[in-house]
Order: sequence, then C-alpha cells, then structure tokens
Amino acid sequence: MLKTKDTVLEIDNIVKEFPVGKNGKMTACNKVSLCFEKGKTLGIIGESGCGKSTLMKIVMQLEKPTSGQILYHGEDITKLKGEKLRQHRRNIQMVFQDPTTAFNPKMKVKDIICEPLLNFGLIKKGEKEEVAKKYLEMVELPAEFMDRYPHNMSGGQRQRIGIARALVLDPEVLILDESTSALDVSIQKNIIDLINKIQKERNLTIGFVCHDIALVTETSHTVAVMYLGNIVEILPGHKLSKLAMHPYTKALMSAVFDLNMDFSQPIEEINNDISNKIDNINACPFRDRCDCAIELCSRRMPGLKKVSEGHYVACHLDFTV
Ligand SMILES: Nc1ncnc2c1ncn2[C@@H]1O[C@H](COP(=O)(O)OP(=O)(O)OP(=O)(O)O)[C@@H](O)[C@H]1O
Repeated sequence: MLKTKDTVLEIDNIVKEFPVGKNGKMTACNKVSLCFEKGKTLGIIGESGCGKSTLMKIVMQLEKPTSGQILYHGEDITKLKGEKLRQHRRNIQMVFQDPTTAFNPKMKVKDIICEPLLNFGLIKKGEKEEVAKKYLEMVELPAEFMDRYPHNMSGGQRQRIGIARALVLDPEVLILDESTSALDVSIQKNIIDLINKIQKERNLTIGFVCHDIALVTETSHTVAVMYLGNIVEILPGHKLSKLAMHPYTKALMSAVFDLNMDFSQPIEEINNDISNKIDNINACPFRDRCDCAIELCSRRMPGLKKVSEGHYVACHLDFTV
C-alpha cells in the first residue's frame, strides 16, 4: 500500500512480539505496513487473535512496537516522550468497545465529555455546559443528557458519549476498535450512520476494526485483511466481495455471504495457537488451511503484490491467469 499526498498516518513495517514462556516469543504483528488517508476509513478485518487490536494499540501508543515506525505526517510518533507525546495524543483518539468501563461512573455526562479539554487546559470549568451541549447535539442526543450518569443511559447512548468525548479534542484520526460490536444490530447501524455523517463534516480519518465484515465493507474506503499477524490482502471496501483474491479473504467472505451455507455444520474455527505458526517467517501463514497451497507456500512467505489500483495480495498463486 503506497503512501500518497493524502496520507495522514502510516504504519511502517510494524513488528510486535510478545514473550511466551521462558524463551519463546509470539509475533502478533509481522511487518505490517498500512496507510490512513485523509477523510477516509481504513477497515481492518480478520479472525479473533489475528493482531488487529494490538496494531491499533500501537497506533494509539498504548503498546510499544518491537520494531517499525508509526508516522504521523511523516514524524515517527513511537519515539515521542513526555509533553510531546501528551500533546500528540490530541491528534489520534479512540472509541472503545465498551465505554462503560472507560467512564468514571461517578461523573456526569458533561464532565465525561469535557474532561479531555480540562486536562489540556483548553476550556474553563464555567464553559462545560456550553461545550457539552454542542457535542451532545453533534452525537444527536438531547442537551438534558449532560446531567445524567452513564448507568442511566442505554448502550447506544453511552457509545454516543464515547464518540463525543473522543472528538472533543478535534483529533484528525479516530480509531474505532470494535466500537459497535456490543450493540444491537439496529443501534449499530445508527452509530455507523452517525460516524459516517461526522466523518464527512470533519473530514475525519478513521481506522475501523470490526468482526462484522458486512459492516466494514459498507463503511470502509479501503479494507486490510489480517491473518496471524500478517496483512494478506488490501482492497477497496465496496469491492471486497467481488474482488477478494486471497484464499483467506475468500473463506472469510463465504462464511458471511453464502446464503446457501449449511448452518447446521460448525464453521471452521481459527487456530488460535498462533505461537508456533507465525514465527515461521519462511512460509505462508495460511498454508495449512489453504485448499490452493502449493509447494512454494511452505518455504517462502509471500509479500504483498499489486494486482490492480488499490488492490494488493500476499499469495504465491498467479492471479494474472
Ligand atoms: N499483552 C499481551 N501479552 C501476550 N500476548 C498478547 C498480549 N496482547 C495480545 N496478545 C496476543 O496477541 C495475539 C493478537 O491479539 P489481538 O488482541 O491483537 O487480536 P485481535 O485480532 O484484536 O483479536 P480480537 O478480535 O479477539 O480482539 C493474540 O494471540 C493474543 O493472545
């Protein structure tokens, strides 16, 4: 995935290893490179344990990478420390899966929304009501909600407060890590519509991590497919079902879109034992589950190759024939 003049944030060759046992290690992200474009949504999909959240935590500076860089407008933010890092945090904000756990239950909505601004000394206490009203309006909640406590709200309403709080510092990039997964389908749709609306209004750049492939397809301009720490395919979101080429992406898609699927049969589970698989850097990580695997797949890791504009696949199969 190539950097363009509109690239805001670049994940550059990120490796994240976690220690396992006494001397072992597990690679949660293996040389991942991705670009976030101004005003666009980059969706990241893949089964549980493939490394999506770890990657987003590195982007958010909640985890340090083992190697690689995160470039925000060309500056490596993994090297930032102290006040520079604190100030940088305003640029990239995150909405968590369950905002309830992130909120102080003793704080009123207006305090929750305004806390980041007060922390940065950007408003005075007397301005809280005015700011809370503006942001409640943005997330389509009535102004009276400012005096409520989080436990007096529904899950969807709480998530709207989470979005308001994340946007109050006017970040350029918003990371949504399974931010709608805990909600009912109809509420999910409302939240996604709201995020799409805010994205257009603010030209917001979004990173969208989600299990729901249909939702990602609908929302993301570009989708990156992750398997055992590796990006195996990158393609335009709205063409995901039509253009998917990597055998893993196709398997994911068929599990979602095949209406003739026999649901009485168990869906094949991901092998979560990542540790001994991913560290074989001389092989394709998907080879053991791939019906199309050839001899080369066991001895060489395929790199991402461009197959058409905005479409990259990491597979030894020849897609030109
Ligand atoms: N702090 C940690 N220490 C050790 N291993 C970790 C740590 N954090 C994550 N992992 C491992 O790294 C791998 C990737 O985890 P991660 O949470 O990034 O996956 P994910 O794709 O976001 O999964 P999910 O969708 O279930 O949240 C997993 O095997 C996980 O067990």
